[in-house]
Amino acid sequence: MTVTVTQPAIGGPQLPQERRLVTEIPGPLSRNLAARKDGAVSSAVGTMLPVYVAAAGGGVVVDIDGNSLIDLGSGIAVTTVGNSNPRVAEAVAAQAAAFTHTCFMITPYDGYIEVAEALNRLTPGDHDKRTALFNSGAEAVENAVKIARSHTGRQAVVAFDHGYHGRTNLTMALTAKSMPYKSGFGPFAPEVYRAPMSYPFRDGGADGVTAARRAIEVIEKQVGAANLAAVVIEPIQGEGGFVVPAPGFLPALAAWCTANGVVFVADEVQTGFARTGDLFACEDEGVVPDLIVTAKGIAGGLPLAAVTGRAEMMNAPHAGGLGGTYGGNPIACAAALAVFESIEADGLVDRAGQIGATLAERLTALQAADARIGDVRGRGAMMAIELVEPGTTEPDAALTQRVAAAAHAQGLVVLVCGTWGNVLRFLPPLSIPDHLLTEALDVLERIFKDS
Ligand SMILES: Cc1ncc(COP(=O)(O)O)c(CNCCCC(=O)O)c1O
Repeated sequence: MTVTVTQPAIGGPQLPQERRLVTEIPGPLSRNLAARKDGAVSSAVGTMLPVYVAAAGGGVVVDIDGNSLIDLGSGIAVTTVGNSNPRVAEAVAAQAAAFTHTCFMITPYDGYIEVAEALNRLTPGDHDKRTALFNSGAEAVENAVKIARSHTGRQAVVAFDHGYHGRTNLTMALTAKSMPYKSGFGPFAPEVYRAPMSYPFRDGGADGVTAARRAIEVIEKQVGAANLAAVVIEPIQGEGGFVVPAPGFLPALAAWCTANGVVFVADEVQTGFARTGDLFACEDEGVVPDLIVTAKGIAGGLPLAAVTGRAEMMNAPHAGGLGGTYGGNPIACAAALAVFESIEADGLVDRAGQIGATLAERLTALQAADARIGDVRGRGAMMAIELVEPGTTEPDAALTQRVAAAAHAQGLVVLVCGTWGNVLRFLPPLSIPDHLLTEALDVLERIFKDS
């Protein structure tokens, strides 16, 4: 069946910034492509909302049926500076016209070095740093663990309840939730242990230092500091449910790591690059990680990831011990440099704070009117609501799915997460205009009223 797909429009902020529904969602052309997907793509690769995209930019995603949806997902916190951001699009086109790949390990190029210098400058801490570039968050987390093991000579790694770090073998071991990420894919990498997370909505509201003491107790008794290479933690947990640890938790954990020669690895794949209202989420409490893992928002949609950290740690592996064919691809590096420029020039850290204030105000008002919203949490343009049986902490995943489905049908691209699948998360691009954010929240309000 030949499907006539409308020519891709030109994306970016000049797209009409409107919610426009001209067919049901998904429309007929998308449904045809979904049928083709079934005959061509592994069924294991899911699609949350099978609308096939023609263009995107500002705060919208336009599908091939001509519908314009409000983007509250940013492709899972990736197009933070806006889809087809003009600076990024121009840099990518220019680099692609020069050379697309030579492999930095073979014949290097300045873009990789410029990105590394920028990350060394921009990430928390004024110590001497080095950077290594990779292609995905999981690959970067894997390499952060390699670096920590090389530096310490130890093997054990600790991750946290509700943590998410990727879909490779080691990162599956670090990830907490079994389905869909781990089930049936074992055995997993050894020497990975799990500690309790500070989850104020579910742990009785323990203060951060108390929660850290509880985690450290588990680590000391079940692993032993002398055996521990690294602690890997998301400053705000993403896939696990936008869990914001109680103030004091991260600083106490980081201090314990320093006191015990354990490498503190901040996984900022989802929180990095202005997403939370700071350039990096660690800054909120002045935490300076030994290693910081970044990806997603780093390159405006181009696949790029990085480990940045203390020079003595990053230089610990033997020469040739880190690498890979595509790591630091020149086009992705050009995109990243354009992203860093956009964040600075377009004041996107402050913009994330403004978006966060709007989300917090509206979601808190929604919670006051609906007891099924158990918690409102997050920071900046990384906010979420956790849905529960009224007056309890009993997760309500079914309600979450109903609300998400209704939102999709009404032209909102909104994502679900959480260990129990009961967290609705908001990750709009920082390029979203205020009127679209407001309209999206108005639609959500009506959905809760009708659900
Ligand atoms: C904190 C944190 N660390 C690591 C990763 C992994 O990053 P990759 O680029 O997806 O490998 C993520 C990716 N999160 C979205 C995964 C979506 C899915 O696969 O279903 C993350 O959020």
